[in-house]
Amino acid sequence: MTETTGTNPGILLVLDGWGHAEPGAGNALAVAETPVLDGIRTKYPATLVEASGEHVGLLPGTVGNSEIGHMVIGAGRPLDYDSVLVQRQIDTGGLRDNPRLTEALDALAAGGGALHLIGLVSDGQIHAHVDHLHELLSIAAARGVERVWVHAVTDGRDVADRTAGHYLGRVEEFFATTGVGRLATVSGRGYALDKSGDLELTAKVTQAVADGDGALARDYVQVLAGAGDGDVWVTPTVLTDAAGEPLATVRDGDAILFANFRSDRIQQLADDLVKHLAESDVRILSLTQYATTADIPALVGRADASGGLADQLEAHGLRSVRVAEQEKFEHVTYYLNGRDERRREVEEHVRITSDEAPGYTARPEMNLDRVADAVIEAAGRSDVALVAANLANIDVVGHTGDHDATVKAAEYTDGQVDRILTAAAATGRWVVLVGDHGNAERMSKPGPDGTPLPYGGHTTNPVPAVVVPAPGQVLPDALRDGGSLADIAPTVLALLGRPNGPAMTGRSLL
Ligand SMILES: O=C(O)[C@@H](CO)OP(=O)(O)O
Ligand SMILES: [Mn+2]
Ligand SMILES: [Mn+2]
Repeated sequence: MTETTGTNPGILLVLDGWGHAEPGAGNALAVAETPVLDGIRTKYPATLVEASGEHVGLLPGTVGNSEIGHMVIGAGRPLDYDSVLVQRQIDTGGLRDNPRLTEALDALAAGGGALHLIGLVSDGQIHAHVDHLHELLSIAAARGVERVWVHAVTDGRDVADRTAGHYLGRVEEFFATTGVGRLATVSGRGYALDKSGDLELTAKVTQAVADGDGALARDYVQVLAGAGDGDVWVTPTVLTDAAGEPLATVRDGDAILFANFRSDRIQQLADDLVKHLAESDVRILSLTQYATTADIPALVGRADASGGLADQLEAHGLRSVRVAEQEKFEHVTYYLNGRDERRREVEEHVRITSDEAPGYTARPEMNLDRVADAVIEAAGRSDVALVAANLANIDVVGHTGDHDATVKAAEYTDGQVDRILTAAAATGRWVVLVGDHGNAERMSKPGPDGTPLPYGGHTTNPVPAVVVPAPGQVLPDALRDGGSLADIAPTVLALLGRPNGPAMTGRSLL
């Protein structure tokens, strides 16, 4: 039996991509009619908290993202994110001397094997950074590896769409300056970074990379000329030599290195490639630690994220129910729990899936009604101290770069939040609402030549944080200013009448 104590139980709603900016061009959240979300920000204790850059453990000026956002919300402190740890290893020379890397490269140099680098090619800094590829190329060159193939994944989501040519051009420059490397395949992230479990998409990339099997093109310019659906959906394409034969396939004695630092989207491909190459003699490494089924050795370790909200709830025997759609399910479970795979006894996880094709612009409602249903059901249980849910629409639809669809997503979210707030009041629960990073409050951005382009990526804007009190619950009039996502777990624990975890440096906003 879990207890809910004399203090009120509650609900934590992470509104994905709910950033704050003044009304203006491209601010879909300001345009959307959201009386509930607007109303609670004036009626109840509210503030803005930082969700990007050094405030959460990213490099200064870096946009927030769901992984670090949910990790910091859970951990109650900023955490050095994997991108920062990689950069530190580059800056200190640690990566260059990394024994796993040098050993793999020396074996390639001695045996004539090729290195295959697979990664997202952009500087969006959510999943990868093209400069990390540069460093890996230069290390490979320095260790005498002669054949390095880059299997590029085009972005168009963390950076403006149709900028893949710019980034692939940069990669070609890296080949020239390091003296090593050549593009072998080009695939859109819609295929290579699928995380819906659609293995048919993944298989197209696996076959192109491993077997040189797929659409063919002479060079990336030809690939992009045919990319009618934008950078995300570039058909996995194999580049060919003068005779029209694939430039590269993965052979015995080769090595593969995944260069994305963020794991959640690349791991489906990583697992698929490991399986595909199970009978081959190919060494496989990743830049950071992935949560793959296969055990893939990593070059750079992770920050310790233990001692967060989940550990505190467990220590106090407080039951929580986590709810999210497929897209964000790991974020309210695995990442909120500090990347701890352990399923705690006091936790229940509800994953909302759907057979319908995503079609985010056509169906900006997604399956949020079912998320709300599950939240409301859990809220009605007296053994549940905390319901924690991710409402994904504002971010996921925002990523399409479609302003009008994003307005609809925000308006639909408003209605579902209203349902949840009504249920919270009926069940004596307070509700904390917070964004995990900005997105929909900025839907356009100047392109490389300065003209505004639709932008579906994240932002460095602060995010709203609001506490809607339980009926009769007395709270301060305002929330403390100057906070960050690191203060959310302490706030939740304070509302539950529990102390901070010893590892938390965040402070309650109350
Ligand atoms: O969809 C994703 O993978 C990223 C953007 O690349 O968004 P989020 O961090 O919100 O999951
Ligand atoms: Mn997010
Ligand atoms: Mn996002």
